[in-house]
Order: sequence, then structure tokens, then C-alpha cells
Amino acid sequence: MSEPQIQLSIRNVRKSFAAKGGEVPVLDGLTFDIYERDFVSIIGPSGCGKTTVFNIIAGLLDADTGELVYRGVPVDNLRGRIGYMMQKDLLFPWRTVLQNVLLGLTVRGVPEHEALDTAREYLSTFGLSGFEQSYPRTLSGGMRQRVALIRTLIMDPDILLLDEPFSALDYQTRLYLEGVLMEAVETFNKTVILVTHDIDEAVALSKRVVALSGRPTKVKNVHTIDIERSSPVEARSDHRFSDYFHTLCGELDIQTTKKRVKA
Ligand SMILES: Nc1ncnc2c1ncn2[C@@H]1O[C@H](COP(=O)(O)OP(=O)(O)OP(=O)(O)O)[C@@H](O)[C@H]1O
Repeated sequence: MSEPQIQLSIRNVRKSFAAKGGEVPVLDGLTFDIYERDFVSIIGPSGCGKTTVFNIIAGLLDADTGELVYRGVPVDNLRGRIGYMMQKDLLFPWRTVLQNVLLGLTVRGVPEHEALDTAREYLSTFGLSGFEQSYPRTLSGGMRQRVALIRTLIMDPDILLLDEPFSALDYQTRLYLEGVLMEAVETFNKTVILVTHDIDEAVALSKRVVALSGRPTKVKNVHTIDIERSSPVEARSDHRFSDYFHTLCGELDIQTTKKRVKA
């Protein structure tokens, strides 16, 4: 098999924020690589700067120092190359499902009939045919996240940045949407970077997991997850799943053995 090609390098990125007591260092020289068609999860303690990394990649924030290198070329950010999906679906409530999905293509100047064909095809692929004229408030949380995922994918970004996209959903819907995501990523050949608090989800979906330390944040370790993965539910039955799960709990200092509670 050929060596994986590096798509994006994050090199020595530092970022501090001004706070009442002075500058707070958040990212302390973050360095890791993303390969072509990678699926990488980023895990780390709450507030360690996971969203900040995404915002720097997306061009919503500037790093203080450090470098992003995209396919061998240093860049300021990946604006125009990424699709960013967040925990909150951010659909426009006054627009129908179809109008929400069409928006990006229209802004890009895609001819109307072409945009409509593409939008309908995506809605059908994601099981949302028949809901074109529905408004977001009439859909379940899982359906709204499917619309948000379509809206992200339809722009054909090189890399998907997914910031806890399923964390507000119930477990059953999450499992279902993990499967939808996995299939979509394979069908559309996308590279994914996923921020998640859910170690179970990280192991089930990812080829690699980047574990971050607490603030000021560095990369603690990068783990390759080598499991059979025909679906995220199947992945959970792989005999190595539990080992990876425990290793990553250890990275986050989560106690996995029983401890006596002192009376
Ligand atoms: N624009 C900003 N101005 C000032 N401080 C900020 C700003 N953005 C983030 N921070 C601070 O930087 C730190 C990291 O925030 P960030 O949201 O990136 O962490 P996170 O790991 O994504 O958090 P969580 O796990 O809770 O989602 C936090 O202490 C946050 O308060």
C-alpha cells in the first residue's frame, strides 16, 4: 500500500486570549498532520482549545504564531476549502429545508435548475425526500442535523470540520447519524476532522485520534485506531474497541476502574 499523503499540517500553532488578569495562553505550539481522506477525532479536556483550533483552520481567528501547510503550500487559513458544522444546526428558521440546502449553491452562482437537481439528489440520499417544503422547527433534531450535514457537503469542501455535531442528540439518533456520516464520507471521499467529547464515538468513527492536554494545550498523543469498521455499530463489536476506549480514557485522566468511595 502507498504511503498516506499529508493534506494539512498544523505546525507549532500558538494562540493566547486577552483576559482580565492578562493574556491566557490556550494553544501552546500545536502540531499534527491530517492525511488525504483521513478521519481524525480531536479529544481533550473541556476548554483546552478544540474549537479554537477549528476557528484558526477556518480563518475565523488568526494564530499568534505557527503555520498551516495545505498540500505542501503554507496558507493563512483554509477558507473556501472547508465545510464547518457545529453542534447547533444553524439552519435559517424562516427558510424551508430546500431553501436552506440551496443557499450556498445560489450564493456561489450555480444555475437554478442545476442547484435544484443537486439539492433534491442530496435530500433523497439522506432520506429527506418529501421534506423539501418543511420548516426546520417542524423537524426532529436528527433530521435538522441531516439537513445541516447536506448543507455542508453540497458545497463540496475538501475538509469537513465537525464540532460536536451530534452531542445534543439522543443516543439512538446519534448512532444513526454516525452511520449516515460514515457512509457520506466514503461516498463523497471527504477528509474529516471531528471534535468530540465522546470517546466511544471517536473510536467508532476515526482512523486516528489526536489527544490534547489541558491548557496551555499541546498534543499529548496521536493514536491510530485499527478496527473493522463496516458501520459505527459494528465497530463497537471489534475486540480491540475496548482497549482503544480505555487508552483514550487514560489520555483524558478518566478513571475506568472502581474506586472505593470513602464514607
Ligand atoms: N474569542 C475569545 N476570546 C477570549 N477567550 C476565548 C475566545 N475563544 C475562546 N476563548 C477561551 O479559550 C479557551 C478555549 O476555548 P475553546 O472553546 O476553544 O475550548 P474547547 O476545548 O472547544 O471547549 P469545550 O470542550 O468546552 O467545547 C477557553 O478558556 C475560552 O474561554
